[in-house]
Amino acid sequence: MPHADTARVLRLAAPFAVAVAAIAAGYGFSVTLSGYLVYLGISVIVACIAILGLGVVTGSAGMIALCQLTFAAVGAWFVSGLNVIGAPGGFVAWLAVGGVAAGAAGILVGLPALRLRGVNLAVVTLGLAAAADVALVQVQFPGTASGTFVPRPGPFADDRSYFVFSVIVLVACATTLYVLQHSRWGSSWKSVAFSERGTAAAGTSVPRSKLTAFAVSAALGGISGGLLAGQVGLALPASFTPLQSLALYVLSIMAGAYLIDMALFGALLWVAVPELLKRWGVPQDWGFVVFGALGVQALASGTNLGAVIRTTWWNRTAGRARRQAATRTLAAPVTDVAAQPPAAAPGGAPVLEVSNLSVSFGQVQALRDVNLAVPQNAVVGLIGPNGAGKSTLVDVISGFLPRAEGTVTLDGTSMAGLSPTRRARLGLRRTFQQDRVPPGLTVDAYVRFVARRRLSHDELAGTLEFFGCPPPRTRLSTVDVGTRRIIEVVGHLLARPRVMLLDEPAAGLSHDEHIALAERLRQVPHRFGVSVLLIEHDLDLVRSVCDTITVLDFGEVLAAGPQEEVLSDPAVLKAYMGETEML
Ligand SMILES: Nc1ncnc2c1ncn2[C@@H]1O[C@H](COP(=O)(O)OP(=O)(O)OP(=O)(O)O)[C@@H](O)[C@H]1O
Repeated sequence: MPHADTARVLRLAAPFAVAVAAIAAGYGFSVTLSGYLVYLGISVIVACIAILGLGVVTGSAGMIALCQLTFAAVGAWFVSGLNVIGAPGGFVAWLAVGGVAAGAAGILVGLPALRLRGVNLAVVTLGLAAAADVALVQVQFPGTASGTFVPRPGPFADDRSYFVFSVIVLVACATTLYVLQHSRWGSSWKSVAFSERGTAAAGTSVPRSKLTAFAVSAALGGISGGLLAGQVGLALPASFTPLQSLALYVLSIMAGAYLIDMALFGALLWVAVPELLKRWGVPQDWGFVVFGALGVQALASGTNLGAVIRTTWWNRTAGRARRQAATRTLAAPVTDVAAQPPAAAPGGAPVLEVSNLSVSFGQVQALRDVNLAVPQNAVVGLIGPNGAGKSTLVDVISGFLPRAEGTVTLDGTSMAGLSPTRRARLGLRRTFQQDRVPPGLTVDAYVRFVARRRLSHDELAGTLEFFGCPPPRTRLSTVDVGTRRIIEVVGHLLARPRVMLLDEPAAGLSHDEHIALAERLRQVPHRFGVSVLLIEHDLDLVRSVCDTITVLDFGEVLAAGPQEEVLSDPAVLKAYMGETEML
């Protein structure tokens, strides 16, 4: 087997090997630890599953959710209720039902998150936790009044074997989560946390990304609650208070709970801190103060323990990788990799057509009656002084600014009323002036996420090499912003769109990198069969790439046509370069 294939198989097998090792270690602990420590171990696992869920919604998707133990209560409630009514399937089936029910509750709670952010979302979720707490105290869990205990699953009735059962549940949850984190869902969570616009531009639904994060997070919460019901027999509202939800959130932030091992570390703290306080004769409620202090430290430093450990590790290994790949940079000469059959010469019916576009922001008329066409396989330049309306035009074309007059058509089809996500899926892609590339992903995961189609390793690696980008396994957090923006271009090009709108792709690049980028962009229609609208300030770049140019000034088209004609137009020189340059 070739070396690369062996490495890939090992990478794929590693999580499953870790899962088997974890179950073996769990069994080892169950037979060697004291009975008391085994019982505490079950509590650690219950907390770990809840924190893993928090890691999805807060750590990966970047939303504040302060009601994780409410979802745990939903899981515990279903397990208790199904036990009371004697539902078939036994504990394992009830646990699964509890997880699904909590996941559904998570979607309901996630709906406000589609509109709310930050503090507002925190208030809503904490309010929900408080309301659920009051309701639980009133109605109590099923079986409380009659003293109907939840039976543990048959072969796992005593604490030691229930600990092993809990380890198996944790391993199943963690493995599923690992697979999800490395799927499109996982990429969409990290992308939406970093930039909702960047996510929509990649053709991924922002609402769906947020709701899947809430659903998975809440389902894990529900499973942890169901497991707790099996541990204690009779679940009590005191285990699911808003204050505990808040403390669990703080702990997950502090530990970096989107990382599976750090969720386990957070859970160890969750159980060990109150336990140690009890042993030292200090009231256990002081544990919340300890968690609060750790959370303040994490929020103030803007990082978390897991990230610090990982970054230190990656910096060491990335340093090595950088030295190895020192010859591959954006300024490197263009290599002839992954050559495509040449596309037809520019011309024919326009792929993208903009007619009579007008936009105003209050008194400011950002665009007035703008007309523009991008022919098939052409690179059209769009230039103009600061504030001329270039970004506004890109926003309107890509659907991010819906309140505009006029029409935008792609291959003759009107884009009216279509969201940015829909336009991206139809083949109208754009990049941004600002960095919208989520640093939490690898180059490989990001490019595949943006491309939205199956890519062979050769196609992906070859295109990255063509653009002088780092190799696929590089972490984006170790890549500078200028290079990240070129990787963004690569991702969108590999989606094989009809048109690419490139909003100042050369910003942040050196002179040599500008020249190399120009050479690559010239080849884009030929190699990828994609038409390009290039928005740039750098006239040298535009001159060397674009055959035709449109000039905007004060929101109006000042000139449009072949490059030489437009760039020698006195009105353009006056508006764009300043009068002194005409002299
Ligand atoms: N959200 C907004 N609210 C109010 N005015 C806006 C808004 N966005 C843009 N404008 C105004 O619209 C005009 C066009 O701005 P736009 O950002 O499109 O120009 P630009 O050509 O892209 O500039 P730059 O080259 O600096 O990016 C400017 O006068 C700007 O102040």
